[in-house]
Amino acid sequence: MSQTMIGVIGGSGVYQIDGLSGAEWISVDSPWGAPSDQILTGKLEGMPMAFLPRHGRGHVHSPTTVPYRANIDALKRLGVTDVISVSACGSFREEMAPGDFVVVDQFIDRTFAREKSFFGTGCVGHVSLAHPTCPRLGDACETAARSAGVTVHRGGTYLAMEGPQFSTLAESKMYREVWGCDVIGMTNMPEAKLAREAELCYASVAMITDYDSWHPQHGEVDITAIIETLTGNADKARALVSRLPALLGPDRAPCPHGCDRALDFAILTAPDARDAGLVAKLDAVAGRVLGHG
Ligand SMILES: CSC[C@H]1O[C@H](OP(=O)(O)O)[C@H](O)[C@@H]1O
Ligand SMILES: Nc1ncnc2[nH]cnc12
Repeated sequence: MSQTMIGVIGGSGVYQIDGLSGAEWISVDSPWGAPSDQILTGKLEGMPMAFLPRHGRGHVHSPTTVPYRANIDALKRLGVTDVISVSACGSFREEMAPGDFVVVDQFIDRTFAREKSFFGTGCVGHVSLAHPTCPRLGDACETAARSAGVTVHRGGTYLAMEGPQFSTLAESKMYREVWGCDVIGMTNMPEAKLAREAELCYASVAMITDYDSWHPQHGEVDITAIIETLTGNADKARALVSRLPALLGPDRAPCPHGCDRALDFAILTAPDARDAGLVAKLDAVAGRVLGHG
């Protein structure tokens, strides 16, 4: 049995969380570069928690330049066991309205200009991503959102686009009508892939800000309207997070879905063929299976 430590990655509009006892912004060194910002650490309802603003305070990083590997590595290095990602998203469904939350469970990755894996030449690893989010953590997010009075939808496919421009009308219609996606954003990939490689349970809460461009009554995406909705969403996100410690509990049994054992059979490179430099960089992410002390 390990101790639960929640890591929250805050998206657009969510640059801090309140109510942590012993709150302190700390710098975490990662062999994968500098994380997006310092990480806010402290305790919430007695449970250790780490909060990282994905774009940095002041919204410095674009979706393309967010240092996804450093962020996940830094959270793992701090002892985080469960990652909750909260993200501003457009909606492809009439019933998923601005202000609602969606506990996403699938992704289609259309990003193309990002580093997507901790593994590579000299240490090749392949994890399963059929179920990229953790249902146990999704349950907690759904329950927390409901008890915070938020309209929440369980399950949905998130289209991850490169950005930073929003989609064309043709793309928006294709994602909705042909690909059957439910929400769209620019950041959950490769974040979810990297969390799986790092054996972290990962849940994604999409905070709906707009109807992208497909909706005949809502016209095209408007950043001013998005920002207005974001402000209300951020308060709801903080209300959700504050309920998670009681729902997850301090003692953490192994994940029933195997997120925390994703690397058991993933690494193919023979021990004597491994690149020592890469293996050293993997100390936090894959130390459990690579034999780091
Ligand atoms: C604020 S509009 C576009 C911006 O918002 C989303 O960010 P995040 O996923 O970090 O909440 C979206 O992915 C874009 O980066
Ligand atoms: N319509 C949209 N497309 C991509 N990312 C978004 N984030 C918020 N709304 C979005």
